[in-house]
Formats: sequence, structure tokens, C-alpha cells
Amino acid sequence: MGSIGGEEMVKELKELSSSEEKILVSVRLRPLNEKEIARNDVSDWECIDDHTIICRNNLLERSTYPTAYTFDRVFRSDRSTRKVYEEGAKKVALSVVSGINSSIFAYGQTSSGKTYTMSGITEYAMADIYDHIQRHKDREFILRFSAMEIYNESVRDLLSVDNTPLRLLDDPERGTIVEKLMEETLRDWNHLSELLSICEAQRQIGETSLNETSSRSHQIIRLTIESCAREFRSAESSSTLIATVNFVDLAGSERASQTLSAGTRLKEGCHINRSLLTLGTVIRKLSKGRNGHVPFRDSKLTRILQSSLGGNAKTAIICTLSPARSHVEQSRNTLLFASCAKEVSTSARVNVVMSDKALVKHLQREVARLENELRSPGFTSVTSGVSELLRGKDLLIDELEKQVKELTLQRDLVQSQVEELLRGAGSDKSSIISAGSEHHYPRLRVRHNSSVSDFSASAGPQSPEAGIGTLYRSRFHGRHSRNESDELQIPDSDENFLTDGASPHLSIGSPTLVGTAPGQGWEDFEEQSIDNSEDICKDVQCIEIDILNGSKLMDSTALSPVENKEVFSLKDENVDETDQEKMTLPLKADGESYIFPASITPEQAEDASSLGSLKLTHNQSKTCEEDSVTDTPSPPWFVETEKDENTPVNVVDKSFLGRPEDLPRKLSSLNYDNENGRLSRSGSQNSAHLIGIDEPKAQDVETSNNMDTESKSLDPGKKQIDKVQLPEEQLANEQELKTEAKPVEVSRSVKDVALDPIEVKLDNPSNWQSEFQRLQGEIIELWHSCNVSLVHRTYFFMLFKGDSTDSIYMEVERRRLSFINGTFTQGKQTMEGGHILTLSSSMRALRREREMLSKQMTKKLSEKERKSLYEKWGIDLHSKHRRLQLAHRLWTDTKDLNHIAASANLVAKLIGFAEPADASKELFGLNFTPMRVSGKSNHWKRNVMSIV
Ligand SMILES: Nc1ncnc2c1ncn2[C@@H]1O[C@H](COP(=O)(O)OP(=O)(O)OP(=O)(O)O)[C@@H](O)[C@H]1O
Repeated sequence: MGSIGGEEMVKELKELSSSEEKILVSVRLRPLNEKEIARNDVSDWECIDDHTIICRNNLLERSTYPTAYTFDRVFRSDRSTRKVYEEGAKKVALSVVSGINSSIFAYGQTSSGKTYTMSGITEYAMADIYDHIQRHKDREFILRFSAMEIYNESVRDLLSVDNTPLRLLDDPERGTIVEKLMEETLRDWNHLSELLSICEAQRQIGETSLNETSSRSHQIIRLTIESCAREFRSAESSSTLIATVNFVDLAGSERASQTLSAGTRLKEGCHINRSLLTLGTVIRKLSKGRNGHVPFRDSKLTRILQSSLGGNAKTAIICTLSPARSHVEQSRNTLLFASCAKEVSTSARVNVVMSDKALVKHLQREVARLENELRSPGFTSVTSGVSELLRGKDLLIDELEKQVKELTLQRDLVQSQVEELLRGAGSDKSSIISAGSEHHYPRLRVRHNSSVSDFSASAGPQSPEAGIGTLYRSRFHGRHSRNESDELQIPDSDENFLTDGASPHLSIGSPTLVGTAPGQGWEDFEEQSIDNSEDICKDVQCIEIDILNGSKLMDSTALSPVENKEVFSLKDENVDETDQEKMTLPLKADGESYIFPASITPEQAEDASSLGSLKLTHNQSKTCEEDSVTDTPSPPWFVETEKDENTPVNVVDKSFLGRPEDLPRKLSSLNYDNENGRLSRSGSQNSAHLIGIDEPKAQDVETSNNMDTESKSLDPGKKQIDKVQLPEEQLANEQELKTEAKPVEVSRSVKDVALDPIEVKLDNPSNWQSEFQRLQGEIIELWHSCNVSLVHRTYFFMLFKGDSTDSIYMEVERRRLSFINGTFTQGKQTMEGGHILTLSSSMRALRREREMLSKQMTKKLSEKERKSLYEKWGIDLHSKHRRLQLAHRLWTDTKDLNHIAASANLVAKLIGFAEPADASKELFGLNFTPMRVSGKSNHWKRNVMSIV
């Protein structure tokens, strides 16, 4: 049998076992015993087959008794007890392991072999039960053993030495129970054997003490078996099977048979075995059906075995016969009893005991069901109505839950979008000052022949430098690679001197370029550019060529979102390109590019070129020339460089490589007035002596003004930097361009873009000088307000000294600082190199920088120099923290240019920046190519990076 744990299985078992079943009746004939043989008794009984036994006594043939009896099984005298057990008892006995009560009776006259048979059957059955348990490890079995004797209607516990009769009690569920009957839980087979021995001994004692023959008592050995499936033991649905098997060795039936056959002797008083008599009566009545009263309660035996005699049990009766002719009458009576018994039916079923949990659950369900019934007379209809209602409610709940989930998702999405926008806004603004490469910016689209390549037009509409970024990038720094994806290769932050956020103050445009990951699709770009532009474009300013106004360098400011979008999204969704008027602009063969606002007409463009529109020379080396990017028409607002079919795969890496070596952008030294401790901008010959800055070697303005001339004379293979050409040169270059350049298409579709130009007086040195001083003063004030790095200030101050070509740098710096200042003023924050920049964080950074500089004083300055500085800077020589005091005085007087110059010189000295040739404007973020820096420059770089 498999594991029986579930209620389903139990139900099945119940159904299978609940059918009525006749008592299994067998007859066992024993051989003649020695006494019978000794008195020459003859055997009158013969089993002619397995079911029939006949009497061969001729004397009886004339009587009214039948000569042949048929039973379920008859066993000849030579049949073993094993055989009797196997065929006449085993099936019934083993029902107990399946939860079905069972009883095996041995009925017969004294010395017919009842005990002989029953003891054997008991042992075999016990052995089989144990064997069953062994073979069913999935179930847990508990065996409880008890034994009793009924003598003269007294029940005695055979496991107890106490002879006190036990009372019988009626239990509504369990039926008749024997009070205080000992029940031993069997530990093992040996324990069972031991208990059986005790029973045998007790019974013998009884015989002795009562001086009666054993035939006058009934012995019941009872084994109760509980079992449950191990895996369901703790489960609610687990059920326990419980059943009892009775091995009943009845008293000798000689008297009983007499009473059964002759009711006149019923009144024999105490000698009559009431139990045996009642058993006969009960069997007789039961054999005739269940109609009428069955006197189970008339005897202790029938009370105790009531269920086994017609109720919930399987029953087998083995009737034992003596073959001796001398016992023929008793034998006939036994067969008569057996005949009656075989007509009796029982209805055995599986006895299931529910676990407490299962019972409670079941009862709760039952209670609920009954309560529902009680509440409404029309229970059924109401139930169905309620079910409908509940179903509707369930559907509603499901729907609501779905909606909640959707709304939650939407909320999360919106939340993340808001956060993303906020981050983006911060990043965009920070692009002014940050070199963070993680920002994403729209990319410019550059067309190659039939393909469209997109490269990072980092300076989107998000930042004031957007236009500048675009401009410069396209002119000088776009690392345009004609690789398979036509992606503009963006220098990574390691390559780019200041694009890793090391010095946010020294980089302007780089983050705007490096944001786009290689391989990012054009569609992606469009999405980004449009999305971002709409939100942030109000901050956008753009320096652009104002062709219409004839200005050389224009600044488009305050663009409306739409306008900016048009400009920076690089693809105007509202314009059908095919309908757009195109204009062709010449490109210079050496890689010069023109940047035109989309609003210009071809005619205007033509004029612009002749007027010397801002032309940012890109005097590429040979390799740069080879690396030219495109020759195909480009979408509005793009930068196009010349095409060269020999363009290497990676143009960018070979394009702009930094300042021409023979055109060092040397720092001007500052004039230091030893008398008053102030420096002046002129008189560079005397500058910087105090703090040891090198004597100026650069030609300052002169050099600057001659840059274009010089650059023209350069070997084209040499590296060159960007610069703004003067009109005359530009015109000349334009002439060249017209003959060699490839056409550039500029869309007119965005001609309504309102540019707000800023005129930069490049052609009038006097105007520029005054403009320069104004810008410089403003920048110095903004540095102070924005807590800009002193190193940055120093570097910038020393680098940009009024050269006309500095105008763009100056303007960029001014706008960048204005933006930061505005951010600080509004109490907002922006991103810088991936970090949040606030007024307080900038103050902290500046404080740390001053501390660093104070430490540098001991390294870079001699004691004598320090002392001199203290005196010059008005620091009490006897005060504490003199170095720190000095560091905190640097760059504080924004109105005094000598103070500024002295501060710059001192900072330069402290950070080891002593070689003007190292200085490069590209460090200010206008260069996106790796800087070719010397060892000393690296030193400078390290210093800068460690500071910021
Ligand atoms: N089938 C048999 N084969 C051999 N010997 C048997 C058989 N049946 C009984 N005997 C022997 O007959 C004798 C009497 O048997 P047993 O005591 O079992 O009779 P009984 O019906 O129990 O008598 P009582 O009612 O007095 O207890 C015993 O010695 C027993 O060994």
C-alpha cells in the first residue's frame, strides 16, 4: 500500500471498503489426538475439497442433520496452521494496516484446537503486520497491544496481575471500551513476543486459580494500529488511519452449542457461559438479517466485539473440529454455528482520524456553511447571488490592482524622467565648467558622400558655450574619424588634458564634445538634441558669424527654444530638406571650415566669405589634410571640412595636434614693481623677478598679431592651432578656398533664427584693447565671485594678454563664469566633472587650494623669498600661519591689476609653472585632441589636476 495521506485517498479507501462483506468462515479439522486414538475413536469427518466437509458416520445418516457442509474454506487435519492463516485469516487480519477493523475468531468445542490454531494465526498475522510496516517506510505506524479474558462475564486484563474485573463503557464514537485496560505500545517484535508470553501465563494462572477449564473463558488479544504518511504528518490535510484487530480464542462451545440448540438449558445458572450463548444468538439473528433486535449488549463478549460481528469490521471465523466420532454432536453444533456465521455480513470501512488542524479547518468550514444556511432560508439562491457579487468584486479588485500597477509604473517613469532632466539640466549647465565626459550632447552630423556620419556636437543648446563649442570643435578639435561608422572620435578623458574633470575651470568645451558615445545613432542624437534643447535652450548662447550684419564674429544669444533647436538639433524636423534652399560655400583646401548660421542665403554666404566671416583656420598638417572629413552637402548647421579621398580612417587622431611648435604661445611675464610690490601688464622685460618667473620671451601682442602670417609660412605638416584670421588674410584665403574647396550646403530653413551678435573688434586694435581690458576686469571679478581655482586664474591671466585672437577665449570665459555666477546667485547647483558644484563646494575647493599653495611655499620658495613676500604682502613676520595668510591674500583684490599679476606670478611659481611655452590656450577646453605636452607641461598638468 502506498502512502495514504490525502483525504482523496482516504475517501477512495472508504468507498472500497464500505461495501458489505460476509464473515469469512473456515473449518479446520484436527487429527485424532492420542487419547482418541487410544480409545479407538474413529474419524467421522472428511474434507472432500477445500470448501466442503462431510460426515461419514452411518449412524447419523438417518438423522436430520446434513452430512455435508460448505464453507469458505475447509482444512483437512493435515493442513498446517500456516495454511489456515494464509487462506482463512490473513486477508482479514491484515485489513487492520489499512485502517479497517478486523477480528479473527476461533470457535469450537474444548480441545478441538482453538488455541492451537489461534496462537499460530496471531503470530503469523503479527509477523505479517511487521513485515508490512517494514515495507511501508513512507508511513509511520504505531502499534498498541492489549489483552483481556472474559470469564463468567468478568473482563480481566491479561497484561495486569490485578484480577479486578474491568468495566465496560460505552463511548459514542468508539463504541464499547474496556475501562482501564492496559495498552502497551509495541517497541518491536521481541516486545510483542514478550507480551504474548505474559498473556499466556496470565491465562494459565487464571485457569489454575479458578479451577476451571480454559473452555470456559474467552481470550481477546487486541492490536491497535495507527498509521499516517510521513510527508503529510505536519500538513493540515494529513489524516491518521486507525484500526484494531482482535484475535479471539473463544471458550469451548460444547455448552454453548447445547444452549444454542436447546434453549431449555438457558437457565442453567452460573454454569452457562452467557457470552458464548449470546454470541450464538447474535450470530443467528445477524445471519437472518439486521431486522429486529440483536442482543449485543447481553454479554460482555458480544458487547466488546459488537463491531466485529456485524459492524465496521472484517471478520473471519475459524471453526475447529475434532474428527472423533465421540465428539460428532459437538462437531455438528460447531458446523451449525459456522453455517449461521457465514450468513452474517459486516460493513467494514476505513477508520480515519483527522488531524487536529484538519479537523478544525473542516469544522470551521462546516460552521460557516451552516451559518450561511441559517441566515437565509433560500440558502441556495442567496449563495449563488453572493457568489455573483463576489465574482464582480473580485473582477473590480483585479482591475483596480492593474490600474494601481500601471499608475505606479507611470509615476516611476515620470519620476525618473524628471530626475534625468534635472540631472541633464545640471550636466548641461555644468558643461560650461565641466569636462565631464559622461554628459550627452547632440552631435553634429557630417555627411560623407552617401553616408551620414554623426559626431558629437557637444555644445548643444544647453550651454552658453554651445555655439562656441560647436564652432571650435568643428574648426579645431573635432576628432573626425572616417571610420566605418563615420563617428567623430572623441578623445577620451585620459587623452584630453582637462576633460576628466580634473580642472573644471580649465576646460570649457570638452564635455560638450565627449558626451556622445561612439556608435550612437543619428536617431539618438536627434532625440537628445530636441529633448534637451527644448528644456534648456533658454540658457543657450551661441557665438556665430553674423553674415547678415557683416560682423566677423557674432554671438547669437538669447535664442528661443525653437530657434536653438533648429540650430542645435542639427536636423530641423519642420523643414523638408528637399525644399530647403541650399547654398554652397567654398571650403578651403587646407581644411578651413566655415560656420554659417542656417539663416544665411547663398548670396549672403558668398558675401560673408568675401567679408571675411569668422574663419577659423585649421592649418592642418599633411596628415590633417588627408584627414579631411567630407565633401558632401551637410544638413543645416554643420561643419564641413574638405574631402580628401585619401583620408585615413581616423582623421581625428591626426588632425589637430596642438600649438605649432614654432609658434609657441608664450606667456607674457608680468612687470613687477619692486618698489610697490605691484605688477603691470607692460614692461615684460622686468616682470616676474620677484617670484622667479622666467623673463618673457614671447612677443606678446606682436607675436599674436603675426600668428596668421606665421602660420601661413608654416610647413603644412606642422601642427597648428586655431585662431581667428584677420580680414585681409581671410579674404586671401577665401580666394584660395573658392578655387579648391568643395561645396557646402547650408540650409536656409533656419534663417529666422535670431542671432544676437556681439561684435568683436578684431580689426581695430585700439577698440580691442579697451574691450579686452573690460572683459578682463569682468572676468577677474567673476573668478572671485565664483571661487574659481587660483591656478586656473593664473594660467588664464598669464595666457590671455590682449591678443586679438584672444577675444573668443575671453568671451567664452566671461560667459562661462557668468553662468556659474548666476547659478550661485540663484542658489542652484550645477554639475562639474560628475560632481555637484555649488557655491559652498567651490568655496571649499578654493580653500583647499589655498592650503595647498601655502604648503607649496615651503617647497618652492626659500626662506628669504618667503620673508620678502610676507613683507611685501603686509604679513606680520611674527604672526602665525604666515604662509596660509599669504595664500589667502592671493587673488583677493580684484580691482588692482598689480595685485592680480603678483598673485598670478606667485601661484605660477608655487605650482612650478615657470615655462611660458607650456601655456596653451587649448588647455581652456578649446582643444579636444590630446595635448602634446612636454615633461614640464605634464608637471603643470599634474599640478593642476592635483589642485582641483
Ligand atoms: N490441528 C492440530 N494438529 C495437531 N494437534 C492439534 C491440532 N489442534 C489441536 N491440537 C492439539 O490438541 C490439543 C488441544 O488443543 P487446544 O488446546 O488448542 O484446544 P482448545 O480448543 O483450545 O481447548 P480448550 O477449549 O480447552 O482450550 C493440544 O494438545 C493441541 O496440540
